[in-house]
Amino acid sequence: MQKPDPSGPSDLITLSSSTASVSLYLFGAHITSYTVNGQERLWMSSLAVLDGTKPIRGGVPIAFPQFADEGDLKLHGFARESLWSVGSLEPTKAVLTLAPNTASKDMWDNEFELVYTVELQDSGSLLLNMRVKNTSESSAFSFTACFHTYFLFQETNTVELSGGLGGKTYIDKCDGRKKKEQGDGPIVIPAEATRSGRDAGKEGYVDRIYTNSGQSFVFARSGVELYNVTQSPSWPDTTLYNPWLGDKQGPVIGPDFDDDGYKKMICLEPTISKENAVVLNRGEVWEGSQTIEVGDF
Ligand SMILES: O=P(O)(O)OC[C@H]1O[C@H](O)[C@H](O)[C@@H](O)[C@@H]1O
Repeated sequence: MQKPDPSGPSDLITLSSSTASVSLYLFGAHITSYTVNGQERLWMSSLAVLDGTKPIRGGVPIAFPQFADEGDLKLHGFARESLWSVGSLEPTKAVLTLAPNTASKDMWDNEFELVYTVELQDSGSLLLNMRVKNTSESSAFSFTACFHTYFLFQETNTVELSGGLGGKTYIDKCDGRKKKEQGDGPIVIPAEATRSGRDAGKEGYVDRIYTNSGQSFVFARSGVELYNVTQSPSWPDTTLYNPWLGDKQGPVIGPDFDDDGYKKMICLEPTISKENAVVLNRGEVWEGSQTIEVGDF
């Protein structure tokens, strides 16, 4: 492990196989890079703060025990701002763990154990898996969560997303959480952007929770596959997010988002929204994964 930023509080783990590599901070168990054949595949803001004073912008943030603002806790909960521990480390696989700490207890007083496994598979694809256990002697808890994966593209404009969101109902967070129906055709981000609600008067913004979504998704350009993404059925929902020009530098998104970042990223997030919050009784376990297989860039 190396310390990339001397002022930072956390170490960086690097995994590598013959074709792929991953960089992962203990701060937030946050993946900041995934390359295949030397090509980066995750978007990172050049303005991301890596010193542990705020969540890292880009890569794969983990939201737990609250997805977004869907509860009383801080946006996306505490997991992305906690220092995780190394459970085990192999050249192509890291297992990180998180148990209650002072900050988490202040926010959410429950007994839990998180185990996050990041693994480069033989094919070069990336497997992310989180396991949540209720370690309490007596009480149940409920949680919401997501892997907030920022996929990198040459140009968001030309990308078509098809698969598990087609024909599904979504909550449009840019339009007063109205429930809307997605058509069956591929989704092109700028064409879908909502020009009302929180970004009224600005260029488009996409922030949608597809409840009870499918599990397989393909990002393509002119019929050529760029990413093949799957999520386990234990994630009931999927979030689609691109702030476009909508207040990306305002109070909602913050100053750590590159000016042109929206042109290069789309978040496709396996999600447990509050509509489908998971309840774990004493000793029970929930487990969810996302797998990313890359094609052309
Ligand atoms: O700016 P962040 O705290 O990283 O959150 C970024 C975004 O995460 C999710 O995609 C939510 O649906 C959005 O409403 C939120 O704005």
